[in-house]
Amino acid sequence: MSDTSRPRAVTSPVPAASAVGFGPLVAATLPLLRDWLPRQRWFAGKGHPITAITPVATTLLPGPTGLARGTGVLLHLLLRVDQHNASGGAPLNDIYQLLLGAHPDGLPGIGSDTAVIGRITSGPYDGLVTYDAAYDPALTRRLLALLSSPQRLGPLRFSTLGDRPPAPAAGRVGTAEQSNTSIIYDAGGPTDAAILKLFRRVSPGLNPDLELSLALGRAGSSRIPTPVAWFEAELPDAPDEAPATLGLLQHYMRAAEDGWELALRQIAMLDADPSRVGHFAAESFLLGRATADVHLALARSLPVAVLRRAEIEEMAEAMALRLDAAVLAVPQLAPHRSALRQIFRDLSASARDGLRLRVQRVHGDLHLGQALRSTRGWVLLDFEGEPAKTLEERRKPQPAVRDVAAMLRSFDYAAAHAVMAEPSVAAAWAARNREAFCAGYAATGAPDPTLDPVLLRAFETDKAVYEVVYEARHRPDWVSIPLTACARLAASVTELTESANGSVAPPLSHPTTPTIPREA
Ligand SMILES: Nc1ncnc2c1ncn2[C@@H]1O[C@H](COP(=O)(O)OP(=O)(O)O)[C@@H](O)[C@H]1O
Ligand SMILES: O=P(O)(O)O[C@H]1O[C@H](CO)[C@@H](O[C@H]2O[C@H](CO)[C@@H](O)[C@H](O)[C@H]2O)[C@H](O)[C@H]1O
Repeated sequence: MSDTSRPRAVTSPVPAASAVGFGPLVAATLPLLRDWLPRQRWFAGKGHPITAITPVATTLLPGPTGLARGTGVLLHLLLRVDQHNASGGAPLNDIYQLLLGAHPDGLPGIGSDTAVIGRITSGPYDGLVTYDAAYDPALTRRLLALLSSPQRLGPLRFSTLGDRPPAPAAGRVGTAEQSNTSIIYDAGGPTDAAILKLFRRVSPGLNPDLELSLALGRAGSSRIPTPVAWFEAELPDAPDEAPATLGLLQHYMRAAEDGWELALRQIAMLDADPSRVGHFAAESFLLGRATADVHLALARSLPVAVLRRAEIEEMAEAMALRLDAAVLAVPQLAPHRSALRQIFRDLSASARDGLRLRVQRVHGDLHLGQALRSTRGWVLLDFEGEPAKTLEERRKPQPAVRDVAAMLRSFDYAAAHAVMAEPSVAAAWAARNREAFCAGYAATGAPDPTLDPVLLRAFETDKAVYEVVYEARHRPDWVSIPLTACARLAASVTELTESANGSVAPPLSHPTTPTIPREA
């Protein structure tokens, strides 16, 4: 069927793109974005009034751009969003990535209300509906096509790895709760299936998710999904800086399940059968081993250093400052402030007693949802680090124990999130899995994280404090989970400090090694 014989979906006359260009389309969309952006999970500036939205780069992604033919337009936008800082700090001016779709009929066949930005009501594009084109399979197919060979398109630069370009496919947005947006292309065979993570808040410089995936790929690690391609842009405001990473295409592990879902399923069975309390421990042991494998590969591939007394004291002080900022943001934390500060002082005291810390590149935001159990074992995802931190902070070498502590928090989260008839069974489940994870970690020859409980507890506290703020901002119903953890950590202070004053702090008890299943 020729284009002219297609049934026309157009109800209002729309101009030929060549006649007016897409500037007016973008300009007419900007006011609609003021309401729409703060409703997106990935928008980092929630709660701060938007003062301006300015396009910093607009690129038409090639394809059958035919508004009049009902095929839709796909624009790649980088938008600078200026915001008044409602907390009194410096104004915010972040850059966000948006795939802007426009269609006379809205978003046909896509069941996502949040994707619709709004209808334009004046000017040359009057009547068009604009939307987040990540949700439009026909349009995201164009982005995948661009990722199949190295090329440039305006400010966008596409790079590929390996010799097998992704097969053409329509995309769908993943359903996982996430800080960015992932588009899954899995209509073809399992080896072709790919997932494209579109980074939403972008800044100049290599995103650690891309950087570490490439480093681990080069190191031959099987602990990550194979990277396939990526794209980036030189930001016009920062011509001298490294390009901003915009998206990473990886092999999609279709049959894999994430650790959070697996853990919740296990916990759900405990009510009926509390004797299953140790059933997940073998998996946690393997997950500990996978985490250590990643750490060992990163330490071989990227720079490492050793922190001495002054630097460790500085690190402990930074933790205390983050705690103070968190207390201001979430006053329920205030009753625990002084005990939690003691935890960081204990770390400084260890530094004065001669503690030395090896630092290296780490995951930076490890939790059960970032681990996939595939037929070939556990793989880790999302090496982006904590979304609220600057790229520079996230790319700094850190003690590997930071990831261990974060995963220990995740076992606690899973246990606390599950509604259990008998909370002590959930607590026992968390304890068993935390211990098994550490045992698996140490079984690789990597340093046993339980041997320095002062260090581990400081990192766990730092993470729990971060989580209090994260939950208060994003999921207020969940804030009691990290708050309870902070209360527990605070309560442990006297006990551990007294014991440490006696001689050495008590190590966590080691599990009896669980039966280890085959990973692949
Ligand atoms: N390679 C992959 N294979 C299968 N599922 C994946 C893959 N990468 C990501 N996912 C799924 O997408 C979710 C979000 O990915 P993630 O990288 O954590 O995004 P974000 O940084 O936006 O939170 C993951 O929790 C996982 O369920
Ligand atoms: O996955 P992201 O990189 O976006 O990380 C952020 O969101 C996480 C939640 O999705 C959040 O993790 C917290 O909740 C998890 C359960 O949903 C839990 O397993 C983690 O232990 C807990 O920290 C993460 O902190 C945040 O940065």
